Amino acid sequence: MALTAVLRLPARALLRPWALLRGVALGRTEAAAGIRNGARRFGSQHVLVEPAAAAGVAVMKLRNPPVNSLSLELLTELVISLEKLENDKVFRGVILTSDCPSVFSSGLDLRELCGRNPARYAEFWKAVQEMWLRFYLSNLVLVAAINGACPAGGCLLSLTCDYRVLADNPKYLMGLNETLLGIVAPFWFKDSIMNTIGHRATEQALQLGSLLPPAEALQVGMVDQVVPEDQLLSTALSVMAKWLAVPDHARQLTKSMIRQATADRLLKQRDADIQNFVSFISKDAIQKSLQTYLEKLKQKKG
Ligand SMILES: CCCCCCCCCC/C=C\CC(=O)SCCNC(=O)CCNC(=O)[C@H](O)C(C)(C)COP(=O)(O)OP(=O)(O)OC[C@H]1O[C@@H](n2cnc3c(N)ncnc32)[C@H](O)[C@@H]1OP(=O)(O)O
Repeated sequence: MALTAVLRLPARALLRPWALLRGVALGRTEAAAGIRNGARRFGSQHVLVEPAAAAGVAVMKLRNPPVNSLSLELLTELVISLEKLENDKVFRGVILTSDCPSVFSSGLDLRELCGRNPARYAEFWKAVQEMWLRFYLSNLVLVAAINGACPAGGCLLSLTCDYRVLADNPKYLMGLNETLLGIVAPFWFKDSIMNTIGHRATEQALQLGSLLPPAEALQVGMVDQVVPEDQLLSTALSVMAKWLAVPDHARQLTKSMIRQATADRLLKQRDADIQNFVSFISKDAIQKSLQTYLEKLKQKKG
């Protein structure tokens, strides 16, 4: 960033050196535009973060076109962005949403699950674990504004949030559909959904790999609210206001009391979980099954 541009920055940006780094990552024009509007706006290649109209609230947008598949890069950038917000005492809540039309996130990037070597699989799985742990245990209030399809890993990401609002569109299917790909959702995916929708509903949803339309997702408790698409953000902001009316320390300790035991199950066996993943995903039968699924997805258009 040129010295003249630095000098034009407001004092509060200079007090936060990472705000300058964000500007570099965004490119000068976009960063400068954010500051000119009086709003600090930052991001990385795949995650855009901007302050919401409400004080203390940031909107975090996934932008890994075309379908926000969770690649190693996106997972890493999500964790870094959340950490930055947690370290910036200005922010108390985050609205998580998508910058890609019609898709919140298509789940784990299937290209990360196919044809890679064991070391890369291990690195990728560590990043999936890290994303889940950091978002699940975040001190901030996380509200998911789900503005598109939300299968598998995308659903998992939304389940880390404290509250989920889904836009009412029959194409916006949501759920953990791993079994339909011939793979098995690990225990912490299962714990996340079971803590949200309960034991019996999980038995069905997880074994059947159900992808639910909005009304059914609401009925089973996978989301807390379904609203018309044009009211998604305003609803998320209203929900956020209610959650932020509670003193942070009391809410944070309560959240941790409810969630820590679930996170600890993974924390106690992270390495074993990585080894399980690597040996499972490396099996010929699993690779074949994933390749076939990916090919079908690609042929869908033709
Ligand atoms: C014993 C226990 C041991 C434990 C072992 C653990 C095992 C592993 C557990 C793994 C856990 C989670 C797995 C996942 O998250 S896998 C991902 C599952 N995701 C899906 O099934 C969704 C697939 N995608 C779709 O259904 C659709 O794309 C969509 C999201 C509904 C969007 O539809 P669309 O019509 O708008 O777009 P479409 O034309 O389908 O796609 C555009 C291009 O994007 C490609 N693509 C789609 N999804 C993915 C993806 N997840 N990863 C990579 N690429 C994806 C698609 O192929 C198109 O590509 P192209 O343009 O044709 O080249």
